[in-house]
Amino acid sequence: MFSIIECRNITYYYPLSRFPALIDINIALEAGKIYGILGANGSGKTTFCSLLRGFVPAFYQGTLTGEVLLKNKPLSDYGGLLAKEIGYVFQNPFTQLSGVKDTVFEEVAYGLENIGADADTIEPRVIQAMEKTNIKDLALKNPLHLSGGQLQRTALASVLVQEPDILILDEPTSQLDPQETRNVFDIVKALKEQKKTVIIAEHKTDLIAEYADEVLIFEKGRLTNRGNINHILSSPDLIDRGVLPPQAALLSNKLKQYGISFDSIPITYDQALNVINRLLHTEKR
Ligand SMILES: Nc1ncnc2c1ncn2[C@@H]1O[C@H](COP(=O)(O)OP(=O)(O)OP(=O)(O)O)[C@@H](O)[C@H]1O
Repeated sequence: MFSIIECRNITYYYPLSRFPALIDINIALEAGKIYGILGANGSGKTTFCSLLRGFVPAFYQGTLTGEVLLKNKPLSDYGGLLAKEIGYVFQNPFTQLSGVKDTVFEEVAYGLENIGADADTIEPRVIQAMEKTNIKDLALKNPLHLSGGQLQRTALASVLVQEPDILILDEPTSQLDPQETRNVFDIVKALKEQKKTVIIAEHKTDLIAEYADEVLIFEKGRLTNRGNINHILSSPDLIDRGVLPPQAALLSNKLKQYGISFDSIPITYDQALNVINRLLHTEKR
């Protein structure tokens, strides 16, 4: 196992806060996996994402103990080069706008210019990122005139274009319709095929169940659970911990109460179909 990013003994207080937003976080994330970050509002998902990207404490200030290592080196050693290694899509896509570009095309190209990409490669890379995120028809629009969903897709394109090894996406689909939401998750899946590491904070547990390799559950600043996604997402107590269980698990746990037994509780639509098929076949025999 190759740990690409690791948190050691992290506790963090925002400035003037009496309560820590992150408490005693120890975790090593492996390269090439998709991690789903789940938890109730205010549980620490965004703070954890900001920590991994170095915004905590560099931008937010506050008091941090412990350390974050990226490829075995402290995050602070990377300085401005961190943007090349880790792409970050903010929960509020407006935050992502440079504020200095007049068109969506220029906005997507901006990050590439900043990391000193070869001028000949900029245009094809921007076009490719815009195609993936379905924003090609917005190329000449002013970024300030976009809808929330268009802005969110532009923010994602500006990060994808830089092709970082790690992508952190903080609720990247909060303003997207179902089809665009699915498209974002398909992009995430394709990134995994390219051996990228994706860390995605989301409330849409059904999609996390389908696409993630592992989940991390946050509760009041603590990382209370990580690991096998089927095991964690099928747990009946998930809802008490601020996470809506996947529909398949909700239904199956209910059926269990009526005496229907399962070898394992399904967490995705396909797993549920398989279970129902098996149950029907057993019934017929
Ligand atoms: N800039 C800030 N200054 C002070 N406290 C903050 C700041 N940002 C977040 N917090 C506090 O830190 C805790 C964790 O917040 P965080 O935004 O990480 O939660 P979250 O799990 O991402 O929530 P949500 O699902 O609502 O996005 C909360 O108690 C919140 O009030």
